Amino acid sequence: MAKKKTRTKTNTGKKSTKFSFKLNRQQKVVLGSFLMLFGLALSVAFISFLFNWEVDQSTLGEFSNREVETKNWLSKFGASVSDFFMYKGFGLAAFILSILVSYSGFHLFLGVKSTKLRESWIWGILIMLWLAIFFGFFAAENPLLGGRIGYEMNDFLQDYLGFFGTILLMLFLFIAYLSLRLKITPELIGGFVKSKKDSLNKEFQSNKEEISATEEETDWKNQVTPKQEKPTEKTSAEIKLEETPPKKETSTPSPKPAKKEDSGEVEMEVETTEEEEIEEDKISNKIVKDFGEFDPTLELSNYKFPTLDLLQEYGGGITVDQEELEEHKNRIVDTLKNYKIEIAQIKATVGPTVTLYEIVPEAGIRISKIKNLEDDIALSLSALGIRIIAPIPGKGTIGIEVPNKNATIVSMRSVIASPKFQNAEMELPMALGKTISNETFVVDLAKMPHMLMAGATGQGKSVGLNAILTSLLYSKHPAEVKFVLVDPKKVELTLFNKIERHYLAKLPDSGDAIITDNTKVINTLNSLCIEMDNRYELLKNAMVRNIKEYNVKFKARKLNPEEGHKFLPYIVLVVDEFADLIMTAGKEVETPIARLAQLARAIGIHLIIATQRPSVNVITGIIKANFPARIAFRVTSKIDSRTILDGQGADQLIGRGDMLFTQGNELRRLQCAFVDTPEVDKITEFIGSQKAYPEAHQLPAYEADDSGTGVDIDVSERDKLFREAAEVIVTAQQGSASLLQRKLKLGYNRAGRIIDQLEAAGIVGPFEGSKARQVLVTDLAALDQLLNEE
Ligand SMILES: Nc1ncnc2c1ncn2[C@@H]1O[C@H](COP(=O)(O)OP(=O)(O)OP(=O)(O)O)[C@@H](O)[C@H]1O
Repeated sequence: MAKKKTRTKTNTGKKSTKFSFKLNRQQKVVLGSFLMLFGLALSVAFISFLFNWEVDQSTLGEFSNREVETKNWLSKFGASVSDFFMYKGFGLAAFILSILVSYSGFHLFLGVKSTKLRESWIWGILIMLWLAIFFGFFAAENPLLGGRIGYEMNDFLQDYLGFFGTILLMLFLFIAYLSLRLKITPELIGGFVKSKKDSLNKEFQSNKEEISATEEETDWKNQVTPKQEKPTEKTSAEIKLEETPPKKETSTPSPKPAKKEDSGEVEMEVETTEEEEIEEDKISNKIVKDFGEFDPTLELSNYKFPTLDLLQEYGGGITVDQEELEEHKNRIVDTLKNYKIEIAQIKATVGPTVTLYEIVPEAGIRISKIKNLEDDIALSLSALGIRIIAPIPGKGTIGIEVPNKNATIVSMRSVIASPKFQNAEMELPMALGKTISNETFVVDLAKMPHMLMAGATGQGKSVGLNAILTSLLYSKHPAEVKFVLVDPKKVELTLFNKIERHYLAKLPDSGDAIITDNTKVINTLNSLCIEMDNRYELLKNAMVRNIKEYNVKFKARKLNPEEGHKFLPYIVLVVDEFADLIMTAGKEVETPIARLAQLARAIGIHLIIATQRPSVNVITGIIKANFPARIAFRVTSKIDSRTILDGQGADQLIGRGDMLFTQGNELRRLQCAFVDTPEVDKITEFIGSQKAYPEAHQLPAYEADDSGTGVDIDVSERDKLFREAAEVIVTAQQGSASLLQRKLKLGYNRAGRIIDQLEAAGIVGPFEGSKARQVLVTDLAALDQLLNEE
């Protein structure tokens, strides 16, 4: 038997691999349909053979004689094949063969992979043999049941195992089949029986209830309509009631409790949430499929970015003056030798404005010793702007930066054209200039997230700001970034007026977009704070953490514009002279600036603040703490350098765009890219002449509380610092706005407003020209009384 098993196994195996790998699809369809129909024909022949086998028995030898008729539905072919497979073969079990043939045909026809097919054949043939042997026991009653093979094999087994032994063997094979093939175990049977029992009990119980309910109902009906003779209807009602409830019962409890008892798990809620997410995605995917991703640049789709030829090329690249290098090297080595510092190695890197000499001192030399020689080296080289970096971070060397005799201008054109800028994958790329090793230096403003810039007059701040703005104009579409420009000097940024309707943002109904007036600055800053709050609300509703994620989600049409969602451009606030602002408006400017600096990074508002005077009363602690990125052009004192950079260095720069940049870590010396006013003019002209938005980007309206100077000011409209101000005035007995400005660190406007309110409250007298107002309350106790009586 074992031999037979393996033989059949390999045969079928070969068959299936042949079919599945060597036939093309069409051939498979043909062969598949043939096998399906052939299997069907076998079944028909076998069924017919069951009834006619005795009659057709005599005709079998006369296959070639056409005169002889057979009763089989498939005539001679059917009779012969059936005789072969059933009578001489496996008896009733031959049906399995026909089923296997049809099944294989079905597989081929549909092109289904045939891994399971081979298994089916193996198990099918085993069952066939088992059945044939089993029916072999009844060969005496009907030889067709087990066929000749079945009978012979049964006989064979009985010769060796006896009748009882054969039955035991058959039983064993049956159990093995149940366990291996159908995976039926005693536990499974036990569980099934138990659940069946339970469900039957429940069914029985509910049927009982239903029946009693129907009996009651029908009794009641009979009472209400006693005349209706409804014996048949009553039974039909009963039948209905009996039939439907069990259905309900079986549909809910019967299959599930069986499972519950096995596993005890319920997993309904998880599925529902998943479905919802998919639905949402589907909708947005569908919109994206129909209309494509949202394109914020669509409104100005023909917008052309400024071209490179608008920028000027300044001279060639860096020229290396060998003589100068040699001379500097010798002087450095000699100076150090004078102080008994031996050098093991020296290397020069020529940058646009300075050359970096990297020296490796002999072993045992203290670094601080070289650092202390800064002035001596400067003296021996007779050059300004020498900076010693000891050691150079990340390298085991000491750097001495010596200015070149002939500085090279780093043109904006060269940095914009550089692959570093062109390929920068940044949100707000800024090409600041070139490093000492002549590499273009590009940073992302969005990552900074705010920048402070300081430098004495004429050292290159305005050029630096222009370089930053130019970088953004060359890399960002008008839909992606908006500038809020504050220019108290009134001249530096006016050129950008031309691009008002492309790139600038302003308050509604506020004339010029470039802000030169200090009161307007306060309103704009407060408006930006409102914008910030609005944006945070949008981000919260969209369940994202920052503007980048928000815009990605919006572009993928996952946010509904009807719910207030819109594409959010970055907003860059540039203040050209911060010192001036702080001096005139004080806290009124500092507070919103600090608030924006603290919170605005996630929602895409970035600040760039420049100042001539980096003193501590301009760059206060709170401002400094929130501006991690700093640019220092040359400043006049070490103190200023320390204020802006938290260290020395800015006072040793050589000016004209020579700068130090830090982002909270190491200092980098850069040569700022130079962009001249005519170039900026050309760029803004180029952009300004193109189709623009109907108006500048509108910031939210801010209601400033400059409610006039009328004497009848409402108590509820008083300034928050009103009481404090009154106390200051009464204590000093001097009714002047400048006193309030100084004591309470207020801007002029606010102090003036408070004075008006004090006048309205009867604390100070009316305006008296250049003289301070008269104070009408003599002391704090009187003030208290006055204010409490109100
Ligand atoms: N990167 C640079 N490369 C070459 N020259 C520069 C560079 N930056 C500035 N300069 C020179 O320095 C001059 C003054 O620069 P800029 O107007 O930017 O100074 P500033 O710091 O803005 O001065 P102020 O504060 O008075 O406005 C420029 O006209 C230019 O000649």
